[in-house]
This record gives sequence, structure tokens and C-alpha cells, in this order.
Amino acid sequence: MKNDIKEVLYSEEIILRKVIELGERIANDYKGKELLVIGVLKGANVFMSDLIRKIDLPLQIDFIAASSYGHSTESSGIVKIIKDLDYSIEGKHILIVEDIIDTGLTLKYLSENFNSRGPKSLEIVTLLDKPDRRKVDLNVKYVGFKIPDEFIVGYGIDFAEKYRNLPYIATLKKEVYI
Ligand SMILES: O=P(O)(O)OC[C@H]1O[C@H](OP(=O)(O)OP(=O)(O)O)[C@H](O)[C@@H]1O
Ligand SMILES: Nc1nc2[nH]cnc2c(=O)[nH]1
Repeated sequence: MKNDIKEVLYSEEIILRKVIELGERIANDYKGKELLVIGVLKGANVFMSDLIRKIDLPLQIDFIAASSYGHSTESSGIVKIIKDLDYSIEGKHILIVEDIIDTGLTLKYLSENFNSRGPKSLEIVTLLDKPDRRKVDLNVKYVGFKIPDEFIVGYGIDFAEKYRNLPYIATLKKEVYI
């Protein structure tokens, strides 16, 4: 697996520092409120597990599994819900957790879907953001790192379901995915 890596962009230590910073900001913003944190599977799983342990507040968690059709490096824009939420979000403060925002199509679809269920508030936290790739407007309150348009893997993020268990975020050698 490590032979496929071109460059480590964010080490375990750098990621941890960012997760702590985001967790503290979120805890501060939601003080006194009941928070429901929703992870978008599968990619956000690793980030979400670390993040919730750095939010020093009582909170609940839930997951939704969404996927763009296709397994290439390009988002198709057609979002499919594979596993819906277990609980109602009506009247609750919702924080959606994503690993990466690219075109924004996944979160656009999920935000509209969630907003139609009547939450008290709805915000987004993402570890990685590729603003140059955005196809739709999105209001993202918490962003870990803004990254250029490079294909990355690790820390939950896959290529063809591999590399999710890398503890760092890295670029792949071109010959691996082309
Ligand atoms: O902004 P977008 O262009 O919509 O792309 C971002 C989405 O793509 C990835 O998920 P993917 O569909 O690959 O599923 P996964 O989380 O199971 O890997 C990522 O986790 C986001 O959900
Ligand atoms: N693995 C992976 N999935 C993505 N989805 C959107 N951008 C990316 C990326 O850079 N890497």
C-alpha cells in the first residue's frame, strides 16, 4: 500500500492538531445546546470518530451512507442514499461531518434532504475542502484544510475502497489511478 503513495500531505500529528482545533470551536459554538452529529459514510468514519472525542459536550451521533454513482475519480452528481438516518432530526441542532468536499453535489443533496426534515439548525464540518472543484454553492461553517485539486487518499478516504486505513492523508502516484 505504501508503495502507491506519492507524498504525505498531512501527517497524523498535523491532522490531530486540526481535529482538536475544530472540536474546541464546535464545543464552544454549541455550548448549552443539544447536538446531533451525523457522519456521511463511509469516508467520514475515521474523522468523525476522532472529532467527537474532541467535542467536550453531551452529544448524539447518527450516520447516513451516501454515494455518488460510479467508482471513478470523478463525481457523477447523482447521489444515492444507501443507509438513511436511524433517528428523526426534527427540531435538533445538526452537524454534518464529511471527510472531503469536492463538487459539493453530495452535500448539496444531503443538506436539502435534511432541511426538509425540519432541523433547528444545520451546519457542516469537513476535514478537507477542494474549493476549486465546486459546482454548487454550499455554506460550510467548519473547514479543516483547503486543498488544491489533487487526488488524495487516507484517513478514511479511499480509491476503489483501498487506503481508508492509512493514518495520514496522501497523494497517490498517477500510475495507480490512471
Ligand atoms: O463533493 P462531492 O463531489 O459530492 O464529493 C464528496 C463526496 O465523495 C466522497 O464520498 P464517496 O461517494 O466516494 O463515498 P465514500 O464516502 O463511501 O468513499 C466523500 O466522502 C464525499 O461524500
Ligand atoms: N479518494 C478521493 N475521493 C475524492 N472525492 C472527491 N475528491 C476526492 C479525492 O481527492 N480523493
